[in-house]
Amino acid sequence: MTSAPTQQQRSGLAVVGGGKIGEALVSGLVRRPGVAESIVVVERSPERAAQLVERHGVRALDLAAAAAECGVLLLAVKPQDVDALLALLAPHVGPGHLVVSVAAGVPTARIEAALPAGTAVVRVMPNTPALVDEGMSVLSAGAHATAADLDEAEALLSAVGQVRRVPEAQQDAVTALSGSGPAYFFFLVEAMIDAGILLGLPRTLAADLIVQTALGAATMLRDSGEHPVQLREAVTSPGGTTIAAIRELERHGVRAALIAAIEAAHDRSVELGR
Ligand SMILES: NC(=O)C1=CN([C@@H]2O[C@H](COP(=O)(O)OP(=O)(O)OC[C@H]3O[C@@H](n4cnc5c(N)ncnc54)[C@H](O)[C@@H]3O)[C@@H](O)[C@H]2O)C=CC1
Ligand SMILES: O=C(O)[C@@H]1CCC=N1
Repeated sequence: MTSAPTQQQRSGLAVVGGGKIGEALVSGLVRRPGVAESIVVVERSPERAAQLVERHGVRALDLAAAAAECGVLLLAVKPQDVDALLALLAPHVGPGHLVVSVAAGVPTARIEAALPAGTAVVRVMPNTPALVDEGMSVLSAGAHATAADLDEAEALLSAVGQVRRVPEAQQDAVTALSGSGPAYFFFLVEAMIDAGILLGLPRTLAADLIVQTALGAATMLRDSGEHPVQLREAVTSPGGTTIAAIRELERHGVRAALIAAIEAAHDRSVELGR
């Protein structure tokens, strides 16, 4: 057993699993001045580890060394790899550690059961806009996480965007909304650019028009204080172009499709947790 940092000494962050979301979080966190030196990555693939070291100026360590050095262990491996990782990690975790898991669906109880009794665990659902400091991270405390542990996790994630706290029972819904959410917007943007191509616009122009429109619409949603319905009505002139488009969206069941899609993501999150 590696000697773990004490709670008072807790410092240093190890990101275990440097894939898509691991890198998004690292890339955001290292932008804070003086932080890169205190972040290490633990990555199963040596090529990927080398890439992260090169891109972000962090250090790559093995799991035991990372646990000995770092008080916060952020687990960012696939849900299917969590149990194997916890078996490797358990001998190196002590009361001084805070374990933060971003694995979709995986309940804190399952993580706690695989680690020494009393280990503080916080479940988080982040999203990839953390890459540009516009992330949405949602936290839930495990059975042994204190208010100070939650504050520590919140401080970490607020460096890369907004943070909310929810009871763990809501995490599968959160995963379906904000965890997977960026993909739905990318999908819509991709389809809208294709529509521009169909109408004969050059691809780069179509992309510029749609991306700026998405940014403008998102900023209005955030800053105007108006409901999405009011904002949409303001674009929809009587007898005009927008209502012709909205009729087609409704005729093709886009609203129902989005609701069903998000429900499917929720159900998959529940399934991944079993
Ligand atoms: N991609 C996303 O937008 C989001 C992903 N998540 C969650 O984050 C986790 C990771 O997802 P992605 O980054 O998309 O997957 P990914 O497949 O891109 O990354 C996983 C990484 O973990 C590494 N890995 C696996 N086992 C390891 C071990 N024992 N030690 C060290 N490294 C190990 C793999 O080599 C890989 O680089 C998943 O549990 C997912 O549910 C959560 C929120 C958003
Ligand atoms: O697709 C997934 O399972 C992960 C979790 C949330 C976003 N990506």
